[in-house]
Amino acid sequence: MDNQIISVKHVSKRYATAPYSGVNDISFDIQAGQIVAIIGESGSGKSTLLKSIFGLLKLDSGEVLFNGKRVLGPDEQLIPGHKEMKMVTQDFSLNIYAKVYDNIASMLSNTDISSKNSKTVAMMQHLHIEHLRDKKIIELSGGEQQRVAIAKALVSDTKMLLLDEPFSQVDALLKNQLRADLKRIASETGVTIILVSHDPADGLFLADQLILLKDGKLLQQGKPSDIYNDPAHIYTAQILGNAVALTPADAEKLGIHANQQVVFYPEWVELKASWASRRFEVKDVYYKGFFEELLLERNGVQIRAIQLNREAHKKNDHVQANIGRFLTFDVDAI
Ligand SMILES: Nc1ncnc2c1ncn2[C@@H]1O[C@H](COP(=O)(O)OP(=O)(O)OP(=O)(O)O)[C@@H](O)[C@H]1O
Repeated sequence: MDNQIISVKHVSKRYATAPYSGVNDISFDIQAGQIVAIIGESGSGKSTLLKSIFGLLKLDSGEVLFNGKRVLGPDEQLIPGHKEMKMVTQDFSLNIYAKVYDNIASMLSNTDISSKNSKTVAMMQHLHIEHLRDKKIIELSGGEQQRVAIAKALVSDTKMLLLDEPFSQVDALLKNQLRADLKRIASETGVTIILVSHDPADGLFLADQLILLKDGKLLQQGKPSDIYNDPAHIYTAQILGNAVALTPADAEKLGIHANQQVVFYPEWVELKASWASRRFEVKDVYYKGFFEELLLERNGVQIRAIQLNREAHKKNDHVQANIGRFLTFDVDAI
């Protein structure tokens, strides 16, 4: 494609200490200006992949191209990492005794002081940290430090930002704000962002492209809505949407005749009063804020459903549930 900024080609990296660790034969492309989220459980290889893209690891095989040129490994250059990319790791790499303003401004040259000042101030405004300008890093919360680290990475007209667990230090409210800020900054500045997260919601909310890793392998990639609605694996549906998976025998007990595994998201289950033949007992109710998740059981088979109208059905009630839509997978599919 024309606007391709990164091309990951058959990248494999195994760690000597653990023969099955690292990443295995990963390939994908990233278009300039995209936000890409690398999602997966702990140990699935997310950080390894991010470090490989940045040039911090000596690859076993494969290569990463940045604007068509191979990214050099740590053994091929004096300072590991790529000059045109910025990586924000979980330790932020800030000067903790210096002020917020000085940390960010330190990335810019002194040849034009007034431009240095205006760029630093603009970036602090982008990240909502102007009010912290004269505070030392050591005086900031983890979430505030995270914003400073992102501002510092972006201020020198960075084209490519790599973020390792950017929301790990922030509470739910700030997390939503920071996600929205990153989305806005990407669209305003055209910066390409690759972020690594163990929380699929980050990818679903933010990303133009999701890369889902499992055990070091790329399981599925694509637009979040495409992957969510048409998961290629049961695991994908489970990790993205907490899907219910039933064996053919269990599905049969609920009146679904399929010789395959039956998979559905809790929100695909319709709760209504009219289907007399679909009686389930409410075994438990999980409070989720603006909605509830119901654990339902019928003929010894448990499923989950979403209840927006809170407390409409309570524990031990009997409800009519219809699995309005479901996907089927081969019996041995993962
Ligand atoms: N330097 C290393 N030496 C040996 N094994 C490593 C090293 N770094 C990572 N690993 C192993 O490689 C696998 C992938 O690790 P990686 O850090 O890439 O996963 P991750 O998905 O980022 O995990 P987390 O979400 O917990 O950070 C894990 O099994 C890990 O233990």
